[in-house]
Amino acid sequence: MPGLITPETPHYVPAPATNIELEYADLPIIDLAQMSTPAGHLALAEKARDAMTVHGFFYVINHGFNTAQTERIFDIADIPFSKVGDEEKRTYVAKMKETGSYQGYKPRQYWHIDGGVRDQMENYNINRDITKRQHPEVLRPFLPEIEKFARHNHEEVLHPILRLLAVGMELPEETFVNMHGFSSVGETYEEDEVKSKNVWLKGHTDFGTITILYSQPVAALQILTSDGTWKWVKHIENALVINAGDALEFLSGGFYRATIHRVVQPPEDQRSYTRLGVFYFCMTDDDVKLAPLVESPVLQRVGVSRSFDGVEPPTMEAWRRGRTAAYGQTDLKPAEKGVEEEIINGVVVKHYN
Ligand SMILES: O=C(O)CCC(=O)C(=O)O
Ligand SMILES: [Fe+2]
Repeated sequence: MPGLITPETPHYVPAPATNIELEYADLPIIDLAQMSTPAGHLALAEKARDAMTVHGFFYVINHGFNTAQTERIFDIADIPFSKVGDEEKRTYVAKMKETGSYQGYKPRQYWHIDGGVRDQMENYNINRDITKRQHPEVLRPFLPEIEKFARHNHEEVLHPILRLLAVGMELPEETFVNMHGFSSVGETYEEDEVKSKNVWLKGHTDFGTITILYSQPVAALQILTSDGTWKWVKHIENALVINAGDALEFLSGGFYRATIHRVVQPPEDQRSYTRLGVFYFCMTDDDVKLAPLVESPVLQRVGVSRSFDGVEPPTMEAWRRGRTAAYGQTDLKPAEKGVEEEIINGVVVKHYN
């Protein structure tokens, strides 16, 4: 009942679905409601394991937020862009390059995409500890809801997924959960993002463990499939799009894939709309060393395929700071055709055009 919701905020109306036929990736759906029985739990763990080893992406449904709650989150997510003036925005700009930390606004054109072209995305990032920074005045009445939202993502979405993925490696169920404390020192954050015009994000991996993306209707996200082709990610109403990042790939010795994805221009009929995104980017606690969990019987059977040969594995803190500060700033070196490289903590990070 919208009348009972305080504080009130205008309703964000998302773009209509596209009518253009696109080639979509065939991603599995993990129904968290099935976790309530032991048999369901085991079946889901197998499904999540296969999804993360084959695609690096899956959907989650029955995540505990109904459509109205999710719509409310998008309404709140729009506030930092539509209700805050340019001058106030400038006082909350994130200092990624200087600090390697990502809190506050990332203005449009902060990142260099390619050949002198800069990005057209505006982001607002909030640490899961909402008290770490001041927020624009109009957002302050919503902070209790934002904090609840962070906790919901952490405990009702991230932790169940991490339990499934630990079981998938035959590790104790709490192995990954224990590395992702809500109150630990670290930088899991919620991001609201608006994109417009046509310069988006080139192929990349996310650098944390798990990314939770609230599905929205403007088609633009594509993943690089194992056959080398780009496929679109289809919007599913009130579903979450989940993907693995570098840190999970490192911890799992390459068993779970940090799949390369990019954001391209939407189909013709959606190009005049802005695209509002809501994300929860998850990382381990800062002090976790991103070395393969070689005690996993699965890893002992299949072998470690991704490790830091000859280089000391970085901590989550070192990895996130290195990648946050470098993103869109450094001069990339052309490697193979269509791929550029940079070195972070002694590890090659590839960017795909
Ligand atoms: O906007 C999207 O759909 C994905 C964005 C993304 O990949 C990112 O922010 O890391
Ligand atoms: Fe991403």
